[in-house]
Amino acid sequence: MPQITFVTGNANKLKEVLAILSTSEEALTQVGNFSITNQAIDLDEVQGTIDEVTIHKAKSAAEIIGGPVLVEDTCLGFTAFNDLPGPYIKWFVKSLGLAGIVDMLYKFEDKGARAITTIGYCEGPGQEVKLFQGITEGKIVSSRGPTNFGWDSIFEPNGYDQTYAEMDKLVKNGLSHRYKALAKLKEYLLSQ
Ligand SMILES: O=c1nc[nH]c2c1ncn2[C@H]1C[C@H](O)[C@@H](COP(=O)(O)OP(=O)(O)OP(=O)(O)O)O1
Ligand SMILES: [Mg+2]
Repeated sequence: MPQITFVTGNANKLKEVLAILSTSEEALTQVGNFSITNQAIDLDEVQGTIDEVTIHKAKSAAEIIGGPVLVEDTCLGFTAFNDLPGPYIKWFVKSLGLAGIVDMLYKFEDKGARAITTIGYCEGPGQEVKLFQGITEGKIVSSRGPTNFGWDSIFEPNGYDQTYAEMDKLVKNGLSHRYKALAKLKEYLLSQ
């Protein structure tokens, strides 16, 4: 059975990906003819568009692993900021904290935000990268719920009165940006 390595340095991401793909949290899962395992490597991230960042991550991962890989890059962008910080949200969370990010939007009436996961699949070194993207729209609110996963506690998806952090994991994993991107990946892998 062909093996694909999902490369990420983020344990929470891995947990969600495995839960969404397999409905169990085992360290190994199977989609169609493929078995998916994991390696925790922090890949270099370039500046650029969402697609460029993901393509670069996938290509570097394929070089390091020497075989088929999956990577994902997750963005959070604000409507009032023309979709920035986008791929740079990680550095904003690190430097400003969640309260700092909420404050950035203080003078804007529009608190709209989009969470975007872009998955990159690369079959090996030098191969093209296929992209699968999922988007969930919502708004930025003052932090509510556990703060152990990124910006989960300040993002409230449209149509819900809970933040991602307050939701039952099954609920988040049934509507999230990551879920939508993985649904597209799954469809592709099942067709192979
Ligand atoms: O569902 C999510 N809910 C809340 N926060 C999230 C989510 N998914 C990613 N995040 C955070 C982690 C990081 O601060 C940034 C994405 O950056 P991103 O480069 O994609 O993730 P990362 O560097 O942690 O792991 P990786 O090794 O896969 O690149 O947003
Ligand atoms: Mg990263």
